[in-house]
Amino acid sequence: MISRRALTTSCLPPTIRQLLSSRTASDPVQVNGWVKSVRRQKKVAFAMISDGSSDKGLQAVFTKVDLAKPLTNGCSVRLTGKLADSPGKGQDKELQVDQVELLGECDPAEYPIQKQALSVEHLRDHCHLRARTDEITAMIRLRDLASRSLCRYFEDQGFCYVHTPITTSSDCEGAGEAFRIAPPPSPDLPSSENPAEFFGRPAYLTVSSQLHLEALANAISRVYTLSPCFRAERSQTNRHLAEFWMLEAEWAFTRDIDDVCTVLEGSLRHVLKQAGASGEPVWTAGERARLPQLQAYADSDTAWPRLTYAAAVAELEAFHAASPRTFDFAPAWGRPLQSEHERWLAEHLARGPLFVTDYPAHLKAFYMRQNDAPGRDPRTVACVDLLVPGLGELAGGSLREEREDRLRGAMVRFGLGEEEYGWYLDLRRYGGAPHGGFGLGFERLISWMSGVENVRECIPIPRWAGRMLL
Ligand SMILES: NC(=O)C[C@H](N)C(=O)O
Repeated sequence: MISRRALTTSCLPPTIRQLLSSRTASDPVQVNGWVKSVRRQKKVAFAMISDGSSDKGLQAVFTKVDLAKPLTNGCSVRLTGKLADSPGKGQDKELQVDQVELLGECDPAEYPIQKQALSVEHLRDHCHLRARTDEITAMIRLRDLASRSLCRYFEDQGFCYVHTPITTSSDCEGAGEAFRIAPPPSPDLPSSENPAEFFGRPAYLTVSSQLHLEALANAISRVYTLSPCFRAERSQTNRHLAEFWMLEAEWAFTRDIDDVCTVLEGSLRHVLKQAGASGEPVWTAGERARLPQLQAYADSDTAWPRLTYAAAVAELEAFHAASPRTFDFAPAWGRPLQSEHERWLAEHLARGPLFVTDYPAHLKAFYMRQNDAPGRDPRTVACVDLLVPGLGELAGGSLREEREDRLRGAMVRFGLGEEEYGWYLDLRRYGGAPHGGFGLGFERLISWMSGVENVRECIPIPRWAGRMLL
């Protein structure tokens, strides 16, 4: 006989955030969390309890001082008591504790997350525990909010959220940064028969979902994904990770690079607005100070400025001629924009986000559409980089070359074989529509919004050259 029981829709106790937003009730409540600090006086003890759901945590008050005895920084507890209006400064409510259950002990002498300010390096060395700090908690919640609001924007624009493979046979950006995947040798086969390639051909971790998204956009019209990408980037900068997340959107029936700018700008304005207006605990006190600036970018009633690469280089050259000591690298047409140039353009020229379009083809990837309409410089491609103050490049996109003959020509110039990219040519051969899209570095977005300079602090568990702790 099977037994049936009443349907329960939720079995989870309320989080601290949920408790704090409820009216003060006289019924006893239970609070689960980790102890952030304990202060003991003669007749009363206080503990800050956090479960990561609210920026402040909850102050627990123990009038029976002995109840607080087992509490140490870092231990996990379940406290039962009454939620009451707090006479203390900086909090509306407090928990008057009647009962304490120690769930997990924590030796305060060994606990690496001490109350005093901890160095970034120390926290990187303990990245399995650093989510217990207010800064990392806020960042993780900002990632959550930013992903939800990006998804919302694309849903509203008629895009379909798709899932693309992480393993791939191609290096989309052609920068030689794709990690190769090596299968373990099969114990059942003699080594001479062990296939070197698990998939029957060389396989890599994806550097970008773009090429796969193009296949889907040429059937579903508007697609996007938010997924991890991997690049064997060896330089140690504050803008690069070996494993990072990218929001990539791709859509068909678009012919103008201005459309790519407009969709990208729309999605970012939406995220900035949502994050600025949200009461969610996604900002530390310092980060909140940035909100008026972010809000101004989101609310400005003119579109973010757009400038061609040629015009941007002319501006840089003029500035470089007048103040030759500002840049380490002299700007010139045909040379890549260095990050110092990108920042100058956004910070001094535009004083805000700036789209730079139409770069020389030789500086960009093989798939970008050649600018060969009358009046356009045929040495350039229809592409865009979005530059923002404090960071430089935040996103990049392009129209994709949909004309088979031009694409073949580009593949020859870039040394890409038809065997590998035959399927990509098929997308053009069989009703290929004009299309384009962009990729937005998700950690860079978080860095830009929060003002946290290094992207290593913009992802919960970072990986970079020489570092993978867990
Ligand atoms: N989807 C994109 O356009 C992003 C581009 N493939 C990049 O990695 O920069």
